[in-house]
Amino acid sequence: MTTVLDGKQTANDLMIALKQTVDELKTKGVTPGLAVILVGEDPASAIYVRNKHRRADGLGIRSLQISMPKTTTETELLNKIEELNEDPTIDGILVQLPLPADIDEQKVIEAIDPNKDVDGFHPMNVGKLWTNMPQVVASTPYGIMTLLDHYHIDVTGMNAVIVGRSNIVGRPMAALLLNHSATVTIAHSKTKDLAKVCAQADLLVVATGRAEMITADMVKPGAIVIDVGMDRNAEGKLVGDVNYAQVAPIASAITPVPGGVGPMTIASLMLQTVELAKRRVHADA
Ligand SMILES: Nc1nc(=O)c2c([nH]1)NC[C@@H]1CN(c3ccc(C(=O)N[C@@H](CCC(=O)O)C(=O)O)cc3)C=[N+]21
Repeated sequence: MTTVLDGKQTANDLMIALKQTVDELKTKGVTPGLAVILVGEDPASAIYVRNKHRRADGLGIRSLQISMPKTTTETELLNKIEELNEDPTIDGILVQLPLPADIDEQKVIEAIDPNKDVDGFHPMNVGKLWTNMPQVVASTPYGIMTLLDHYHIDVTGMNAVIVGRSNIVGRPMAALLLNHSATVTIAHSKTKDLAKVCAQADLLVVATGRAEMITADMVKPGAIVIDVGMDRNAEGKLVGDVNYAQVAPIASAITPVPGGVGPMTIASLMLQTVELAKRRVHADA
């Protein structure tokens, strides 16, 4: 029998507990504050940002949505970040990616105070993760680890294969799995004989953005399969990077799309915003 790793339900469970933490913080005079900056009007980004605000509202986290026009200059964006860096009521700052092409993403990421970098994209937080002293960790990989933990899946000694080497998913996922004592391979678009590499995996994490590219022949029977994809197939339906119909029957556990990794990403963002806000209590004590 295949276990469906239900990210939606798991996220809901985690948020019930987190609501209590937020309530307690409030009695100590701290309301966690999250600022989400959206530049331009990418429709997919707008949906994600709306989901984040809905979650924050449900928890009693103060969420500031800052929508800037697509004509925003790099300097204007950097000034906004500086303002939020200095705002003591803001614990977490997230700049929704991708940014318009004429804005230097790396420069923007590095402008965020690393102590407010709730995405964990700042080089300081990346370095801390890779030295196994994590502070804030990219939400998607963090959410995946939390989901595995929720289902009592211990990755120690597992052969983990990640397909995709992005800064926001593949690389931080590799670091987290390594920190948890998995044997880690990062495969990508230039990997030779990808099917063979994937078929070695006890744990397969796929983040390529290529609809349904992982087929049954690429998966070892009994493997755990994590699908980070949010793609549209030929019929315009939301699908993952994994061909679910083919792969689910042979996997021991698999995440659905939607309802798998996506809700866990948002839950992680909320968890880490609250963690950052806790430091304000200690600072004031
Ligand atoms: N600075 C930054 N931080 C991010 O964390 C970030 C980002 N930029 N850019 C884009 C990606 C993507 N992302 C998702 C979040 C939630 C869902 C999500 O909630 N998905 C739901 C449903 C979505 C739907 O129905 O369309 C699900 O999978 O069940 C998906 C994707 C965060 N990202």
